[in-house]
Amino acid sequence: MEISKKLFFIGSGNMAQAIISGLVQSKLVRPENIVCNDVVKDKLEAVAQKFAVAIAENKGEAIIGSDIIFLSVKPQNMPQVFEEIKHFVKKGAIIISIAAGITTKFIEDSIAKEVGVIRAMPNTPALVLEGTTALCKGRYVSDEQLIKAKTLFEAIGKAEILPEDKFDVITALSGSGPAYVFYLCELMQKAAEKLGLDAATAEKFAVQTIYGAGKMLDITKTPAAKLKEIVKSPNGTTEAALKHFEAQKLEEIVEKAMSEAVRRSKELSR
Ligand SMILES: NC(=O)C1=CN([C@@H]2O[C@H](COP(=O)(O)OP(=O)(O)OC[C@H]3O[C@@H](n4cnc5c(N)ncnc54)[C@H](OP(=O)(O)O)[C@@H]3O)[C@@H](O)[C@H]2O)C=CC1
Ligand SMILES: O=C(O)[C@@H]1CCC=N1
Repeated sequence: MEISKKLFFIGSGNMAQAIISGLVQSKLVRPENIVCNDVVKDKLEAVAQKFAVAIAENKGEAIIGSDIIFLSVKPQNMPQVFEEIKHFVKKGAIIISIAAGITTKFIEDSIAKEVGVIRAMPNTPALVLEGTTALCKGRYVSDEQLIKAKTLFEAIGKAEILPEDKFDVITALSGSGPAYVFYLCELMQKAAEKLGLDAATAEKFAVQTIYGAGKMLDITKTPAAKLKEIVKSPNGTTEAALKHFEAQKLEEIVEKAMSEAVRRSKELSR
């Protein structure tokens, strides 16, 4: 399936590029129907080279020709973007914001028009069509429009509609989550190197282990706790390692880390 809607990305950084790459690979959107804007000119040129998308330095002109406006700048830059675009955005326009913490109400109030605001929390695995996205809608979006937006994110992974008051937790879980897994991978590699493996072997085995474990979770639909037990032989090597994690209270560390992410999401919230 292909859609002919024109998408305009304001902010063409890491997350926007993951979404664009996913959409182009999935063939849902043709690159010529995507326009990118960014304050960093080099980044804009690199994006155009990489994905064969169009670029626009003038936000106003690009908004006029687009069906969906993606807001993909950092939360701190959102108020400036509202100032730049509010006179060009027409009543009834559709805006999809992926910014952590920024509420649909804040966007509606800042644009000061009846604009359709969809808030999404995607994650970077969208780059390989394995993203996880939560979506919710503002006051001026119909259920049908929200479902259409969901289709866009389903082309780059899994997507689900959730209440907006769950977005801080979702941001801490799936938005930031890939970084926790990459961190674990990095630590496993480092430990294996210290224990005697060369860097290339440590990387290859750590990466395939995390990929295989993720695929097992997905395919077997067996809870993580059960899969963990299957690896753990009585009085074996896994038990020895897991006992150390438990003694060091890894559960509390993870809970505290994720509550720090929730706290920051609320702090960014407007
Ligand atoms: N990275 C991730 O994994 C995820 C990110 N998000 C959300 O996505 C958004 C973008 O994050 P990310 O892609 O990581 O950030 P990046 O910094 O990689 O990209 C944002 C880009 O927007 C540019 N920018 C700043 N102000 C403007 C402006 N007024 N007009 C146009 N472009 C502007 C930035 O330039 P400069 O660097 O000079 O400021 C930067 O190039 C954030 O709100 C974040 O919360 C959501 C889910 C996951
Ligand atoms: O770190 C952040 O603030 C953004 C939101 C979720 C992932 N990256």
